Amino acid sequence: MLYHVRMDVRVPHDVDPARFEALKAEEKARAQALQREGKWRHLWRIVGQYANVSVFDVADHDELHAILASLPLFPFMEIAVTPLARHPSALD
Ligand SMILES: O=C(O)CC1=CCC(=O)O1
Repeated sequence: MLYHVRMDVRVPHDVDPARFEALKAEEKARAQALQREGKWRHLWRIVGQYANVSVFDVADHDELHAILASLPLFPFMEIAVTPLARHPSALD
């Protein structure tokens, strides 16, 4: 199943900058591993915002939830998920 996911990162004002940089590096490694596995199909920055839109290709809601909850920045993100269905006019 395909899912459109928007992630807005909310950086706490009192977070230790070094800890947050480490979490960002861990997030990048995890995101790139999931892209290599074919589960994180698209990852785009929303211009001017600390946010992204992504497309995940996973088995079901439970797998998506497990992936999102495993992300190092999960505690600092607001996440909106939209399940996608095939559009009848789509060519591919
Ligand atoms: O910077 C973001 O949008 C949060 C994020 C998701 C994957 C990643 O590497 O950073």
